[in-house]
Amino acid sequence: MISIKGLSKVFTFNNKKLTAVDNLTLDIKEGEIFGVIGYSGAGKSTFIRLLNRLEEPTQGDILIDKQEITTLSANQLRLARQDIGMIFQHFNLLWSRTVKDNIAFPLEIAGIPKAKREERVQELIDLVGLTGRENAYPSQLSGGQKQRVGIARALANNPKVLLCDEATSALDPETTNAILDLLVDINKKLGLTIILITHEMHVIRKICHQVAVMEQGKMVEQGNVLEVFSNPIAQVTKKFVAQVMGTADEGEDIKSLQEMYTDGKLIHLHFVGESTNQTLISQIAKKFPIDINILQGKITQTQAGGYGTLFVQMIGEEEEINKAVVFIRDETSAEVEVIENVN
Ligand SMILES: Nc1ncnc2c1ncn2[C@@H]1O[C@H](COP(=O)(O)OP(=O)(O)OP(=O)(O)O)[C@@H](O)[C@H]1O
Repeated sequence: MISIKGLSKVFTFNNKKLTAVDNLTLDIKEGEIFGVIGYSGAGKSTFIRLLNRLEEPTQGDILIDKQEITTLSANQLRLARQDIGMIFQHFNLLWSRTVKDNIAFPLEIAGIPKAKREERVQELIDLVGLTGRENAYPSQLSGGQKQRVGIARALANNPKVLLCDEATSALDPETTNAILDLLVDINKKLGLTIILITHEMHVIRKICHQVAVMEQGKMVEQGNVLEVFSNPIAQVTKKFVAQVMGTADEGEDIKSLQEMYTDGKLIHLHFVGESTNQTLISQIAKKFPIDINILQGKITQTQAGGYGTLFVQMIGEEEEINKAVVFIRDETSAEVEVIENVN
């Protein structure tokens, strides 16, 4: 669907050159939610703005739905942009226009007749959950409602791709979740390909299928979200994963658990994907005459399934505990590690 090759952007100011986007090559599949994460200054905004040429690339190719974006004339680009919707951190609404007139704006530019426009606007208002607010002005709306208007406006011309530039960064956590749910809903209903940039791993965890990590203009790591969560390689990726999993100092956690729980065995369980859906703990409790004490853990959901770790203490006959560990290792998809045998 989208194929980017050797994409670079060099800014020149005060006779100095700054490479904001440095030779990026990546592919994005149709219907995918693709997240790019990085700290401030990594080049995320520049990258996403290159895709619809709000920023002109210095070098490289951008193929969107078989169309080479970098060589389009101004007129061709205007048409191509109807297939590439965009939403922004600060919404970029027209303050003197009502909700419905903001959403109608791109339809007016595309020359859609009034009756058809009104029908489409109502459809979009219903889709984004703003029914009843048609005649409100942006200043009368909450942040979440403003972003809903932004989303409806971006979808007005039935784009194939939606670019989201830090779309939830100005919103509180609850509103962020509601907007992210709406994006997933739209992705599923319309099969829309979504590319988003963010500095929050929570956003990636909650809605993305694929993630790329950006640092100093380069993509330093890329993969499906579960893979990257399970096995972050770059230092910057490890920091982002720790943002949602709190695993930055697991070594310290293990040490203090060992000191606090000295009976039986301390077990570290690691779940990836489907395995979190299994009723693992209750199965073990039923099958083996041991007690299981849940000590610490975090399991979180991604678009591809759950991911997480759990520390438990197993108390009982050593032979039974060993059988339980073998059962988890051989019969389930969870990974199991015995931290310490105190007995
Ligand atoms: N128009 C411009 N002229 C010169 N330098 C720019 C311009 N736009 C961005 N930069 C520089 O390019 C680098 C990348 O900026 P960019 O805004 O793309 O990063 P970002 O990851 O989106 O960060 P933030 O989230 O803070 O916006 C930064 O060093 C920035 O100062």
